[in-house]
Amino acid sequence: MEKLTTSEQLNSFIDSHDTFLFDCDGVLWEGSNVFPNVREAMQLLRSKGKKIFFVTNNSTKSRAAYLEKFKKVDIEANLEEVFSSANATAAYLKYVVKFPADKKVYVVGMAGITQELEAEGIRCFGGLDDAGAHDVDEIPDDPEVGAVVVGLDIHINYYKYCKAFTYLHNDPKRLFLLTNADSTFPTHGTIFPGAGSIATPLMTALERQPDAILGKPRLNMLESILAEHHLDPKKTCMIGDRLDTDIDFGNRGGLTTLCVLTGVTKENKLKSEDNTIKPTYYVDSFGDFASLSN
Ligand SMILES: O=C(O)[C@H](O)[C@H](O)COP(=O)(O)O
Ligand SMILES: [Mg+2]
Repeated sequence: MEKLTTSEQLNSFIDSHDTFLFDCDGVLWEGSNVFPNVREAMQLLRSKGKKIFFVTNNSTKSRAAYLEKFKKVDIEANLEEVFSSANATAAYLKYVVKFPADKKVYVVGMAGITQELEAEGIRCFGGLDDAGAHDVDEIPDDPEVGAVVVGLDIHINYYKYCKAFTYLHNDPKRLFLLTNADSTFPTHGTIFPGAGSIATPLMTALERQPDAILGKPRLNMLESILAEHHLDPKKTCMIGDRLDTDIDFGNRGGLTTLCVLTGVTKENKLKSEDNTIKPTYYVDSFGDFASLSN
């Protein structure tokens, strides 16, 4: 594990890779605040003809909505470069599970999940529709429910938990899927509970683990990107801020990995004895690359 600090180190890192996979929260931005010099560093990679992909576990937005965000914060991106745990979950239901057309998905999460499921032709309900407080007196079972999907939900409430619990408790054959299991995510100058912490109360109440967790470190998104774009893993780097998702994902996928210290991982944690997930390299911020000449 080597810290990149000098321009020689930074240059040689960039020159030894053709493709860069970027995590978003904690690497590019916190909320809508892009970290200093990140835009310029992204521009440098583009000017060097590097391939760029965005691989986020954040399922709150669809890929199209992410594209809007990239435009709004003035970071160049196009749709086929964006991969999210919401789309990975929708693709899993469609192509792996072959989710039946007469069934529907109850969503504990936000528009990113419902929009990506609908884009794959999968019927769903819940999501933002259940954001307001509701009376838990009336939560009937629904025989059409075939799965419950859980992701980061900043409008979580007891009613949603009771509905998701009812469907999975009444028929354990129904699929229980998480878009991702991040325990926290960087926001508002601190860290808040992430998707994994939204799902834990359900897992406790049901005494059940999810049937699948579709985001990083699971390799399905990486396999899609490598196959679709004929990439060489040895010339590809995963840049992330979370060890147990981004860096584990890149390491197990045979990529070089670069951990940045602008997100959930701080240097003392990275270097601590009990850390078993080590990146190839680490750097204070991805913005540090902006100082390089073209
Ligand atoms: O679900 C979560 O906890 C957050 O969306 C998490 O931060 C994932 O975002 P990423 O760092 O993968 O962009
Ligand atoms: Mg992150």
